Amino acid sequence: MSKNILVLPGDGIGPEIVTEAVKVLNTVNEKFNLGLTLENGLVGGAAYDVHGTPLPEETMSKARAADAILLGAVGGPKWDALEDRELRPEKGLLGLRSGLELFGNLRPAILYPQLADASSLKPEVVSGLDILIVRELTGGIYFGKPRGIRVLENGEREGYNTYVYNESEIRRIARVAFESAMKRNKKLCSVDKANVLEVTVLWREILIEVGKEYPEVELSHMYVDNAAMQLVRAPKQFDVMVTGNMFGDILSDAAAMLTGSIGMLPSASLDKDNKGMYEPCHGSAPDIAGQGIANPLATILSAAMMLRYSLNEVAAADAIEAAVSKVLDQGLRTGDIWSAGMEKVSTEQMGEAVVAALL
Ligand SMILES: NC(=O)c1ccc[n+]([C@@H]2O[C@H](COP(=O)([O-])OP(=O)(O)OC[C@H]3O[C@@H](n4cnc5c(N)ncnc54)[C@H](O)[C@@H]3O)[C@@H](O)[C@H]2O)c1
Ligand SMILES: CC(C)[C@H](C(=O)O)[C@@H](O)C(=O)O
Ligand SMILES: [Mg+2]
Repeated sequence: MSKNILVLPGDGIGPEIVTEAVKVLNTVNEKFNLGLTLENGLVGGAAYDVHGTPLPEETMSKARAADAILLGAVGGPKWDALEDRELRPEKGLLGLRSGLELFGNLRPAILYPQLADASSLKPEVVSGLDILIVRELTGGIYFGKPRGIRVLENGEREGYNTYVYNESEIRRIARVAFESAMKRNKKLCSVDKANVLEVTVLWREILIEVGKEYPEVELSHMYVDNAAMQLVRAPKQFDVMVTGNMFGDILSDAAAMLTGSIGMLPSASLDKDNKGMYEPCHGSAPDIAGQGIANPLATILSAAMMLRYSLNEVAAADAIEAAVSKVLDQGLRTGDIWSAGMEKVSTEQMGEAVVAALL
């Protein structure tokens, strides 16, 4: 049966890295006879430029109909000055996440042993690192209402957002985290700010409650400030971490550097039935866009996650991950993961090397 993939390259380096991931997908499609059909769509600034909105209805309906979505990145200085905040590229991405109820965001931070030199930390602190950050993606302060910028009686402006989670939102992401922990090392650290924020007092209570259904999983709790510090001090103490939308955004970028580069961190954003959108954790990198030097591996590894989680094509996913490891063995490095003695390659050369490693 044919499976339909919606490809949304987006902005900045998005089209460059997605081009390489699509080559990889086409290669496994043929090699493993997967029956994938790829279709392109517009999101973010690219969609705004054509349709005047970052999330056209056409994209939303294609996304609803697709079996899975592969996205590059959105945003960039060209659209940062848009006065109507609802029209900014990032709103297109947030609209996809909330419209499709992709509440479960998996961000695995894995250090490939070949990249030990590229990590920000000493080899003995990071070698063998394999953490999964489970981030709640459709709630919290990103979506809480009321929000906005208002003018006070004294004429001063005030910006405000609302950090809110209800029990069912916490319970469903807690289940994703416990289920992930069950498949791994049965160790889960929930990150909150329960010493200050009531919303996370409730978060902690619900985590403990759901934890009773998973007695084999060792549940711990950590305040987010300490978690940020512990991630860069001794990251291997963690296995699965679960946290809310904003803390997860920040902690996953920090975890990315432990793996050598944000260009190495893939992600899956899943709904309750494991239908999902797959994208690198990084952004559109305007500072290097158009130069052909971005690292496409996070996007290629996101495509592998797509095959694993939404399409149930485990052999093809394994093959992509093995091919990535092989090109790193060959000493090929984009600039962000380059170290002395390695061969510096372009985005396209990296993508083609992964394709060659698959053949
Ligand atoms: N999922 C997304 O679409 C997403 C994620 C984060 C940021 N953004 C948007 O992207 C724009 C730029 O944001 P930013 O600069 O804060 O974050 P960014 O992740 O785009 O870039 C941060 C730094 O990492 C580097 N980098 C990122 N990806 C890389 C890759 N694949 N290879 C090599 N280097 C890479 C960039 O060159 C830059 O120096 C903003 O408009 C932001 O809103 C989008
Ligand atoms: C672009 C932005 C809305 C997004 C987020 O904050 O979730 C990004 O930083 C990410 O990590 O996917
Ligand atoms: Mg982010």
